[in-house]
Amino acid sequence: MRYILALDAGTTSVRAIIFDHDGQIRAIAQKEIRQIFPQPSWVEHDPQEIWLTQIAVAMEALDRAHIGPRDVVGAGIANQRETSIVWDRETGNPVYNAIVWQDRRTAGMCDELRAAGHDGTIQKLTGLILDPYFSATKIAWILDNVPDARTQAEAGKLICGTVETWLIWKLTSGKVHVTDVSNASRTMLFNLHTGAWDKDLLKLFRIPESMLPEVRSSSEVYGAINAVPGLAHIVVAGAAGDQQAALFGQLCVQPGLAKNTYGTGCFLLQNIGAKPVASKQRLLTTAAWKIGEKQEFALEGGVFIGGAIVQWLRDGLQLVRSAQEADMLAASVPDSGGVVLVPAFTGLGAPHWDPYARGLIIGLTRDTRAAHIARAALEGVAFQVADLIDAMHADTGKPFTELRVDGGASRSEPMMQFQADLLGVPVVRPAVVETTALGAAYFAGLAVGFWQNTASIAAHWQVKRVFEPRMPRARATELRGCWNEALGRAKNWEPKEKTLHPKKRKNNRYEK
Ligand SMILES: Nc1ncnc2c1ncn2[C@@H]1O[C@H](COP(=O)(O)OP(=O)(O)O)[C@@H](O)[C@H]1O
Ligand SMILES: O=P(O)(O)OC[C@H](O)CO
Repeated sequence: MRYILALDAGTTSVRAIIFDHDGQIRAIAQKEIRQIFPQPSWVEHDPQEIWLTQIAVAMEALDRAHIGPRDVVGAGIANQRETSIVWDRETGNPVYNAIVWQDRRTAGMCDELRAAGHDGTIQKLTGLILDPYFSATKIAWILDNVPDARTQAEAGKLICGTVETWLIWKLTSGKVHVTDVSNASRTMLFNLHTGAWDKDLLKLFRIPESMLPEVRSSSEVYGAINAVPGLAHIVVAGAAGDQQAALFGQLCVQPGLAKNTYGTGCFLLQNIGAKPVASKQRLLTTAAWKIGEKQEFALEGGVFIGGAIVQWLRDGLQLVRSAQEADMLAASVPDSGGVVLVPAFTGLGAPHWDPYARGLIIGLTRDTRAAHIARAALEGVAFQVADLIDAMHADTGKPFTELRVDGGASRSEPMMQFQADLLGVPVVRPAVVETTALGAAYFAGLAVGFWQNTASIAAHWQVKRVFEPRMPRARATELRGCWNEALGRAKNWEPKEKTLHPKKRKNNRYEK
């Protein structure tokens, strides 16, 4: 029997999963990684910790499956996207922590770019909305703020990448510096129409092209692992951003098919086929994947706090000890008792795009108990997803008849039921909710001939649970009205001055 190893480097945790030929999980190992918050609204990870934890869980997964590296025909990587790392080409040492996608420190830089009128061009070229979320301003921040970094980068001594690039580079002992189209399309440096790094954007963000990885397809052999004896010779043959990987793992391979992943954040993606059609609703157009010469695109809406709100109930508020306990607490009351929680802890993503919004709990009374807050937290995630669904519906003109879901927080029964109630359509959870890893496994397996084509894996997708809507539509409309009220109050909260770029010059340096 042969297997595929999937490495899923998520925001909250890294996982390694062994899949068999039927797309079933044979073994899984997982470990949370440290979230570093050096300042309010800054979020960092330690790149060395990501690397060491990732290989530790990979070895553990092999152990648990009682197999060795020779039983593995290929490895695929799915990763948290946009999170940016800059490191020394020679020593391999990062010059700064990974700046995580949720980080808002470059909001001021984005304001300067917007004031200078660059947002329209950026959207046209990249399919993205100008926001601190994407890699470009994060890389620029490192070059501007780490002593000597810009000089070193301009001398060709520093390179950069998102998390899959970092992991492939480490796994191959610094021999392979690549990314795939789906990850490249999240940097704000990649031209969706030419399929290459865009020289004008590189100039605008002042990022030397020599730092960037080579852009490859999502399903091909990039190199063999030689840095870890326990994984030696396994070929790395697939890579994609975790959300695009989940779209593939859910077999949304025809235009019109969509999924929503409830991980740290929530990401709704719909396959739009071979053309990068622009959104009219402030959604993103993104590369879905490239297999062989076939490039496909997706429309995407993402919210920054999804399952992370449950982590905050656990670690921040210390209201519960686990995600399961949060679900039980939330399910112990029939509703939130009028409490609304807007999880804008790191601003708001699509379709609002407000980096200055902050979290809010409103509607508290003397009767409010912890259970109401827990419930409002779960509901806040579902409200954000409902806003995304509306925006996507308005963009494509096609209503959703069901919603395919996956990701860690899709295990939450109260959240999924409330989601179905709000949307008025069934929420469908497949047997494998680790679809991110499954997608990465498929990309690798297709590259090495473990699976012949997409048709040969289509039969793997199986429904496990369907949440049917139970709430009267009038009640759902009323609740969404309350949500919109609360949302309005959370917007534009953080004073702009606080997030301005530390080296902000008197004159806007992005002036045309
Ligand atoms: N039963 C559950 N109910 C609600 N949230 C959950 C549950 N299990 C996990 N989560 C949340 O899901 C997130 C982890 O999902 P995962 O798909 O592993 O995310 P990531 O890929 O971003 O690391 C965490 O934020 C966690 O709080
Ligand atoms: O870590 P996740 O699964 O929430 O995914 C993060 C996204 O890739 C950010 O764009």
